[in-house]
Amino acid sequence: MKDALVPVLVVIGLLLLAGLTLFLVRRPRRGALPPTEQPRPGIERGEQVPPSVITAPAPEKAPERVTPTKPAVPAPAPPAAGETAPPVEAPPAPAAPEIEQPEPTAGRLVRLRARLSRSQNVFGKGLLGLLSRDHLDDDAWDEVEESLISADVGVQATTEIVAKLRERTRVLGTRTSSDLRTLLTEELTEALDPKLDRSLHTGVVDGRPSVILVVGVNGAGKTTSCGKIARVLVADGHTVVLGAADTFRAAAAEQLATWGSRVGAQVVRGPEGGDPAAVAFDAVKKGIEAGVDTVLIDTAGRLQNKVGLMDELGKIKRVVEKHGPVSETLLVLDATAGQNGLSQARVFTEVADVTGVVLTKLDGTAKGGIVIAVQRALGIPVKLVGLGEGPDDLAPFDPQQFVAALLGDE
Ligand SMILES: Nc1nc2c(ncn2[C@@H]2O[C@H](COP(=O)(O)OP(=O)(O)OP(=O)(O)O)[C@@H](O)[C@H]2O)c(=O)[nH]1
Repeated sequence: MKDALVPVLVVIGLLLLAGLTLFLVRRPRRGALPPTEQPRPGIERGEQVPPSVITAPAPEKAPERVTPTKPAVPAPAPPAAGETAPPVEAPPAPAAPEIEQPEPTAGRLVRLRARLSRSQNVFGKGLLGLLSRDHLDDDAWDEVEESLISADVGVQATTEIVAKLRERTRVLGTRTSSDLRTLLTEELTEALDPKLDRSLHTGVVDGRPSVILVVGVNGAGKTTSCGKIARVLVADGHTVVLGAADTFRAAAAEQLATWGSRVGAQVVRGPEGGDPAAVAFDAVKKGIEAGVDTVLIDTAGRLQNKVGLMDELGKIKRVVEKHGPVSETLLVLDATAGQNGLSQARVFTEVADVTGVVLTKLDGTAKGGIVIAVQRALGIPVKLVGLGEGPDDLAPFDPQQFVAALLGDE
């Protein structure tokens, strides 16, 4: 009887052991989470997916007692009920852009005078060298003339300048280098018509902000100049709203938004390809609401043909003038474009009432005389000059400072 009980007890013992093992293996550990169902391709969309395409769920953290063949991937899991969540580190909030306060613009041209080094070679070294020759015969004067024309001064202005220089050097007789510098300074300054009004028409007029339209051919540096003019205005104590009415080029609005954010100027933009006049209108509206003193509007002004340009700029002007008159239209010109730039410029002056010129890229040319040619050809003052790609490389134009910079140091 006793012998008969032994196998029965062994069987019962084995069954108990097996049961206990099963219980321990299947029991979830305290704190462990149920495995997260991984999305399987096709299944969520109710498609029939061949078994080979169904990806296996990602390996869950296995119970410690089960030795995994591969190291388990520790998945970040929310804590189980009752557990305190570890402090979550919030991503750092994007730092508010630092508002820059550019230096007032007085003396910028003097600070940037070295940027005219290429033109200085022609005017300072070249012309002064020619004029200091002992005998100024016809050949020497021809050379003076050629130098001025090659510096883009223009034929008419060159003829006048040379005629005056000839007369004055003859009267002067013997010439010291300082006499010659004075002579040349006076004649070049005179050719730049120092009496012209070069101030920007800014500030509140009849309770509304002034409106400045910025026009010009693509690539002349129009959008960049708009951004720099905003800085010039802020630097000199004005408050500005920018209108990105160049809806033709998406990047232009983006560019302007960046310029604006750096000096705390709001930028009004529209959808790409949208109506530029609508953006211009909204910009002025925003300027009135925000109580700023100047609204600066960048336009696309693409020069496909004169009629198209006239239509676009005309519409912008008409729509903006529902708020009040446009105070100023600035034409942006590339100094390196020479005579070709001048004929493009004429088209703009014919379709828009241009009141001032912004001459960019003077740092990139030896032909600083273009300033004289532009003013003469268009009859419009150069108000600002671009002397580099830096944000504050745009200077109010001053004929005396400019000529002094052209002639270089004594
Ligand atoms: N060296 C130099 N580069 C300048 C100056 N002004 C503008 N630029 C550069 O000229 C290039 C063209 O400038 P943009 O402002 O994009 O020209 P844009 O006329 O607005 O062109 P669109 O928006 O296509 O009409 C940029 O690389 C500017 O940095 C300047 O005074 N000197």
